[in-house]
Amino acid sequence: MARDIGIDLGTANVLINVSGKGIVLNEPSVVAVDTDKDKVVAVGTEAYKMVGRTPGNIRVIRPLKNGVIADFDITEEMLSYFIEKLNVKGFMSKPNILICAPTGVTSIEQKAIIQAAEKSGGGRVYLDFEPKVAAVGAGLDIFKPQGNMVIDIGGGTTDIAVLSMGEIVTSRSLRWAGDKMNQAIASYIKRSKNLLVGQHTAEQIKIQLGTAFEADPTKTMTVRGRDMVDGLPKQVAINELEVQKALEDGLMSIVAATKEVLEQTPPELSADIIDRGIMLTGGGALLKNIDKLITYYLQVPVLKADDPLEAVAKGTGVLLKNIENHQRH
Ligand SMILES: Nc1ncnc2c1ncn2[C@@H]1O[C@H](COP(=O)(O)OP(=O)(O)OP(=O)(O)O)[C@@H](O)[C@H]1O
Repeated sequence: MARDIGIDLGTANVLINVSGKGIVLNEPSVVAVDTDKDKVVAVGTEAYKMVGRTPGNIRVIRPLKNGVIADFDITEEMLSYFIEKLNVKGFMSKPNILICAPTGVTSIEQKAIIQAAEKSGGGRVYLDFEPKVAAVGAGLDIFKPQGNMVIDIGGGTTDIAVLSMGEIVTSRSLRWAGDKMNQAIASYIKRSKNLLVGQHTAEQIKIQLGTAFEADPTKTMTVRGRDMVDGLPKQVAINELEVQKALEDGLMSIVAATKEVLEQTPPELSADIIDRGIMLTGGGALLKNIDKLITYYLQVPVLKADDPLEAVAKGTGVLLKNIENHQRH
């Protein structure tokens, strides 16, 4: 049986979906480089474990940042490494590959990504963008003449789009998403508690205690970091309301951008969106009460996808079934 491959090349995570097998790879988009030897020493999960813990000659790089490719050569090496892990060359026939890239990728980068996949043993290589693929993965039938709205909150970008008949009708892309949430939490703790915390710690706080709406100040957790005054390790408590405050400005920018997209949407499609609601995908959809926040300000029903982190990878699986109808890039 011919196997096709769908790749979610995200700024935070890379997921690979093989037809007939499902999601076979899910690793952080991180690469560790030995700067003395100019050599990649670890990719994905292995490299992620090194974040904030490396000696001077090892640099841990996120080659995709803010929804764009920050370091193209390293992105190419990472992509090739993951595809080679699948042993595509051992497949019976060359697989079709559908790569889903962040919205900010330039056309030159698109070509280079496609070439990297072809070099790693792919047959026909196609490229598509979030949030269309995320909408499909969340179970929306975007190919009918009806309005569907999706907000995909990833690591680097929040993509907001209204889709109909398989195409994006109106959209906005914001460079405020999961990474910026972590930064907002770290700077709040620095400002209010004189404590420096790393990005991993900030992400843990977001996942365990993060909320977008209706925070409960009695819910707390202990945070460890380095005291800014005496430089010593210290621990402090933080509560849910404080995390909500840290995230407030950024979350309101998502609400405002969503409102703008709705304002630009043709009225027939707006009517569909009121009936069908807005679908949230991407890891940011897991933030507690983010659906309630958007409903509160925009008065539109909001749904969270079942597995928001897997929506794009699942969507590639659906689109690959009809890949021949896809435009070849
Ligand atoms: N429970 C959670 N609550 C809030 N955020 C979460 C949770 N779990 C994961 N995330 C965040 O989701 C983000 C990753 O989401 P996802 O894998 O969809 O992004 P991506 O597709 O790699 O990025 P992009 O769409 O920008 O290319 C990370 O910032 C991560 O911290």
